[in-house]
Amino acid sequence: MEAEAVRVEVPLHITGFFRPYFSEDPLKTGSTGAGLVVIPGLLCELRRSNGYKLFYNGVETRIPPVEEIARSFNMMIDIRSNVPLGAGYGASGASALAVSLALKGILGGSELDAARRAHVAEVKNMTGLGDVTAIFCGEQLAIRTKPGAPGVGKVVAIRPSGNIWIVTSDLGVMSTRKMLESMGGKIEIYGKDAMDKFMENPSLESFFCLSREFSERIGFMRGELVEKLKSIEKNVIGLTVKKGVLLAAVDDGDLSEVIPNMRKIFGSVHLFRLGGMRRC
Ligand SMILES: Nc1ncnc2c1ncn2[C@@H]1O[C@H](COP(=O)(O)OP(=O)(O)O)[C@@H](O)[C@H]1O
Ligand SMILES: CC(C)(COP(=O)(O)O)[C@@H](O)C(=O)O
Repeated sequence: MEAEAVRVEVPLHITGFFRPYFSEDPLKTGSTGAGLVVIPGLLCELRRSNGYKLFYNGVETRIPPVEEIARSFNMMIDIRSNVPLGAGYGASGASALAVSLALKGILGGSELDAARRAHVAEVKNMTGLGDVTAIFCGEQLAIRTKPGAPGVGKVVAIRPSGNIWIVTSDLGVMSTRKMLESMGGKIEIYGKDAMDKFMENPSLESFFCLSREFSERIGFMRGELVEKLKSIEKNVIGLTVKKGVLLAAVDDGDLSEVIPNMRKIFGSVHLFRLGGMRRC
């Protein structure tokens, strides 16, 4: 590795609905479903050090899939992002992908090999199923039509028209493992239903409509939260909740109404554009 720092930036991915697929082969394990690939994502900087150390937004942190890839190297890894870990932005998958790509010079192989390494680390640690493939192979509204690692799974992308912003608020944190263990049965049934309906008429509008139905059915969105969302609903193209992320698609003309409203009700607001890497 060069003496200089290596920097890699990757988008984030927020799933709207998904259906898990498990196999003994981690490359075949993954999910189908649809999600938004958004920028700015996270920025990872790697530099030589006298041991393995990882900082997430300046705080020394453990991210198991990143450790899996990088712990045997004497590296200082500095990851910066506007979003928290564990909320549902696919930050673990994005971190693993960024670190794996940044280590490509040492580990060898192609970008696709690096992306597969990140997918396998995610699956082994149960921190994600489809995030790495959606980020690396997809863009914008990314539809995972076949589960699996980059190059094994398939991703189709839609580029919605219009001047659209993705606006999010952080509602809390839930680990992916806990979500899959406690809600796995419902996710399986309602994820399949959402995907089947979505493929009949895929669009940004139907993505939000079906994601919201999925979210209500599996229990991300309920009671008091549904009440709080009423004052935002009229100014958005669609909204849903994934784990601890409230996400809404907002037309440019409605942004000045929605941002202060979401900030007032939920405290935090992040602004994104649809983007992506589209590498396979
Ligand atoms: N403060 C933190 N909050 C949540 N997760 C954290 C934190 N610090 C480290 N982590 C690790 O980050 C990873 C988050 O992965 P995951 O639960 O899949 O969430 P996401 O990919 O949505 O950010 C987990 O491996 C978790 O152990
Ligand atoms: C939903 C999830 C299984 C986890 O996503 P996150 O909570 O962001 O780690 C994702 O990887 C997917 O397959 O869609």
